[in-house]
Amino acid sequence: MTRLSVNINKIATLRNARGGNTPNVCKMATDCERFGAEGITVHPRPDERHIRYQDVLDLKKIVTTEFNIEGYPNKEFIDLVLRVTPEQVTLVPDPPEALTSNAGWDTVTHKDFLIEVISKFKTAGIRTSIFVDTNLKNIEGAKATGTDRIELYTEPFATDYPKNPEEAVRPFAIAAEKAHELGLGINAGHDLSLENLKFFNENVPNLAEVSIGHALVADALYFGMENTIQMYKRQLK
Ligand SMILES: CC(=O)[C@@H](O)[C@H](O)COP(=O)(O)O
Ligand SMILES: NCC(=O)COP(=O)(O)O
Repeated sequence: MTRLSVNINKIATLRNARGGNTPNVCKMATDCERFGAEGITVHPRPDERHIRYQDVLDLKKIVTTEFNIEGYPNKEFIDLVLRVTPEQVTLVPDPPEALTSNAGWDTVTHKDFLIEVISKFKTAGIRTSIFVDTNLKNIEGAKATGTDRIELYTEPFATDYPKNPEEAVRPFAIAAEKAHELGLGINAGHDLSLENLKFFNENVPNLAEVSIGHALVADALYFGMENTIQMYKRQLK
């Protein structure tokens, strides 16, 4: 069964809007786990617009499921991840000013950089994943970096799904087959939702984990966090 990691960035966005500690990011992480989340994902950005570096240190003390830290591997990020030693780090090629993640790595051009960074994390015993699109050159390139897993960047799937679900998912199924054949684990995320998740999961082979934040937190406004997590998990059965 595909595991659900809940991305709590948007909980921190809400907290930061008032400068206090409501909602409490650590309490929410613990509650998400209690409600069935199999992992907690955060994506600290250089401007700390949502998750702050201190949140990551605090979360390390209380997360009991898989802790997944995503981000661009600049020096501050690398130092933070090596200090925290989460179960998984996901490398994303976002420039600092990016509104949100909007591309996967060009694993051919950035091969040497990725090899160097990934080896640091693996030496520290941290599982590595890199954010990639479905271009098979980037999947093969990912293998050459030594990463344990890839995370498929699913925004193009989410955009195209309402027009033609089969067409939207095809490149992801092919990319996942290739990754599996190469011995890479497969995660996926970005803009997955209650609308598109079941179809994605049923059509993409060997999916280990999805990380979902924006749509899940928005759904929780209507259904409550406990119900929402259970609803997402049902899509993954
Ligand atoms: C890598 C990925 O797709 C997500 O982590 C996404 O970057 C969420 O980040 P924001 O919450 O800042 O949009
Ligand atoms: N890795 C993707 C993620 O953590 C959440 O992305 P989104 O659901 O907020 O688009």
